[in-house]
Order: sequence, then C-alpha cells, then structure tokens
Amino acid sequence: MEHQNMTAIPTVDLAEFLSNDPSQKAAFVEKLGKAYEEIGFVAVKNHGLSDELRDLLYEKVKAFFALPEEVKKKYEIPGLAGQRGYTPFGKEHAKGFNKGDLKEFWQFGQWVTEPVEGEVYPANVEVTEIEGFNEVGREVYKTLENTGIQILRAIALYLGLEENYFDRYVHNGNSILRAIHYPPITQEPEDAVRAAQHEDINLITLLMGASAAGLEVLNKKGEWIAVTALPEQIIVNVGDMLQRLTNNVLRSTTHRVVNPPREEWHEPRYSIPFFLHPVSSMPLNCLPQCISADRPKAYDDITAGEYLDERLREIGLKK
Ligand SMILES: O=C(O)CCC(=O)C(=O)O
Ligand SMILES: [Fe+2]
Repeated sequence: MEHQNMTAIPTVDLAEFLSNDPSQKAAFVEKLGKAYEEIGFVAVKNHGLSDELRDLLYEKVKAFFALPEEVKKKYEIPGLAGQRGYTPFGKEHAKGFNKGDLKEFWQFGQWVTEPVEGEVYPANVEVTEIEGFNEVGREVYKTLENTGIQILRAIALYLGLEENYFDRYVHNGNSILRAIHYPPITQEPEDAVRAAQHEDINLITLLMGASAAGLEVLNKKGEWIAVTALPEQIIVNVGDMLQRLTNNVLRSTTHRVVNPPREEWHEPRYSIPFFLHPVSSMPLNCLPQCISADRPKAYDDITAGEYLDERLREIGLKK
C-alpha cells in the first residue's frame, strides 16, 4: 500500500512518471489528475530537490530575515510590486481582505541569459550581506522549475494535450521563488493571520516543507484540513491560472496559514513556495477539451500577463 500521510492529501511518486514503464507513467498521470480534480493538492516524493539544498536555502533565508530592518528595507525596490527583493511585514493582504498578513518575504524571479520575447524581467536583487544567498536561491529556483515542468507534462497528458504542451510557455517563464518569514507573534493579532485564506495566482505551486505547522486547505465539504509534508515530500497544488485554463476541471483550492496556539507564539515560521508562472503571452483561454454542455465556458479569454496584473493590484502589491 502507498504509505499514507497524516493529511488527507493524496501522495504521488514522481519517479513513476519519470520511469520508462508506460503503465507506471499512466498510473501517475491518473492519480495526479484525479487528485487535482478532487482537492487540488498532492504531496510528491522523488521531486529532485535534495535535503542539503533545501536546508542550505533555509539557512540563507533565516540569516537574511535576521538582518536589521533598515538593511532589509534597502532591498525593497520601488516600482517592482514586490516581484524581486524584499517586501516588509504586513504589506501584502489576501484578495478581499484589508488586514495585512503577518509576514515579510523575499522574491527571486527568472534568470535569463537571452532576451525573452514580450518580457522585460527585472534583474534579481543581490544581497551583499549573506554569502551565497543569490547562488543558492538560483539553484533551488532552477531545480523546482524543472520539477514543475515534469508535473505539467503529466497534467498535459491527463487533459488530453500533447505531453510538451506547457513546455514552451514555461521555458523562461515568469516564475517566482518566495521565501516567507512569519515572525513570532508578540501581541494579540485580533483578526490578522499569518496568511489569510486565498488561492494562488499561478499555474502550479511547489512548496517545500515549512519550519512549522499552520498550512490548511479547504476541502469540498468546507472543512479546513491541516497539511504537513513528510520530510521527503513537497506539496504541489493547482493555482488559478490552471483552474482558469481548464475551465474549473482542475481545482485551485483555497488555503491559509493559521496562527499557532498562544504557547507557540514565540516561534517564527519560515516557508518557501515556488510559484510556477508561464510567460506573459500565454493565453489562459479555456481549453476546448474542458468545455462541454455540462461545463459551459466559465471565463473570458485573457493572457497570463494581463491576469497577473489584475491580481497583483487586488493583493496590494501593485498600484
Ligand atoms: O507559508 C505557507 O506554507 C504557504 C504560503 C502561501 O500559501 C502563499 O504564499 O501563497
Ligand atoms: Fe498560497
């Protein structure tokens, strides 16, 4: 039997998809697709990110957030909507909320060596105080980008598309690696939470194990389910862009990060999601194979770039 996580999140083994055995590959596609129709989240093992590299990134990220506020503030770059560098505590709020989340974060974007048609990617911001910060960030970014491409290949097969359908859109795409610090809670937070309930904007999100509990997802029955990855797993969930492209066949599930009980207020939480985005020119028009009499087209046509712009305004990052 597949070993069970403590959560209600299905688990899959990426090694099955990467094997040369067609029946294993097909079984992976089926399991992943069904999970994304049902709950929108899976825990994945054999994802390609080593424990050493993950631990090294956490070490760098913790050192960064421990820097004095005035040092961190110099990495908040005006005009970039937080898409590169530092965003201070309380600035971002979930769509539809006006209380800021109880977090500060850092974002790495794409590293390109050649111009990408239709894109002007801002350069990544170099942290000079912490040796290796940018190099380690880049290595994790490239590793998770590759893992994400494999997952999208499985999704493409599940949807009846050619396996490489997403490749051209995610090659040199606008993905973001976001390192988040939720500091210790020092006063009654009232109705502010570490991360208010939301759906991710992008195609899929890859989330390596966080330093503490708190992540919850909303299942179809309306119950909040705690999610914890085993040490060898990462969580991979569907975002709104993929939900939109699939005309709601695949589900971008609502999730949040709750505040810990008072006894654990002194403990910070660190978490590092990778938001896999396509290039801005990718059409998110509902796929014809996802439209039927029972499932009429639910969204207007839009490109990924236009959609991202709309969403960044709604969460207070873009003016
Ligand atoms: O901190 C986490 O575990 C998840 C954060 C999250 O959902 C997000 O930043 O979109
Ligand atoms: Fe999220």
